[in-house]
Amino acid sequence: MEKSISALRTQLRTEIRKIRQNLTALEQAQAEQIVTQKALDLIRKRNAQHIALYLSFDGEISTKLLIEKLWAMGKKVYLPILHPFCKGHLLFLQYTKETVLIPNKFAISEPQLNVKNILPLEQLDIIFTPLVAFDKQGNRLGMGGGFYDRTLQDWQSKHFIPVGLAHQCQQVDSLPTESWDMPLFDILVG
Ligand SMILES: Nc1nc2c(c(=O)[nH]1)N(C=O)[C@@H](CNc1ccc(C(=O)N[C@@H](CCC(=O)O)C(=O)O)cc1)CN2
Ligand SMILES: Nc1ncnc2c1ncn2[C@@H]1O[C@H](COP(=O)(O)OP(=O)(O)OP(=O)(O)O)[C@@H](O)[C@H]1O
Repeated sequence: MEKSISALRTQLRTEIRKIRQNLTALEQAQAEQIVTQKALDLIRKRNAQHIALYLSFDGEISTKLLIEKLWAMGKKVYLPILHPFCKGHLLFLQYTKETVLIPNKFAISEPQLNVKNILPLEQLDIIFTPLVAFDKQGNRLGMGGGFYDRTLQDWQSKHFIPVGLAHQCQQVDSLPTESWDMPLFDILVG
């Protein structure tokens, strides 16, 4: 019998996560340089001020350099936190040099919840998303929690654009998609 879409997605996640974790420090650093430049070009072109990023883990392309540059440019940076009671949803909180970070249940650092620091989704200009795999059509496969799927639902009718950041090794010919998957505006590859 053919494998279900869900089983194919799980298998692909496991395979690509392993490849991504095995990238060398040099490969990681080179990819970060390239993606940072591409992201800065896009931010300039769209005159974006409010930019959502993420703190990398599991071999994800690092966002450290980009965040430092955005701070230096006076741009506002936001990070996702797991919603405290709305399961499967994210909130975006401002991230500054002073922000206290605490590990969430996946051991990913996130800003401590403080309602004063929440930015409504409508006020973000660009949401840079992590991803596990992507294809040429702009489809995105994430870690499997559906967090970004929910956040990006119907993004075409909203102000922000979702842009994936990825290593070349995360590209596949064609992702097995589900009805709720939202193709991204663009994917910057390092
Ligand atoms: N850097 C980063 N931050 C992010 C995401 C991401 O993909 N990358 N997310 C994007 O959505 C959200 C977190 N989603 C995640 C979903 C699953 C696992 C994970 O490690 N799952 C384990 C099982 C963990 C468990 O249940 O204990 C696994 O699959 O091995 C991690 C993060 C929000 N923040
Ligand atoms: N827009 C949505 N509304 C309700 N449920 C959703 C939505 N999107 C995804 N889900 C649910 O979330 C679960 C995980 O989805 P999926 O496997 O596509 O996650 P993912 O894209 O890999 O993860 P993430 O977006 O967190 O990186 C699915 O079982 C699905 O039922």
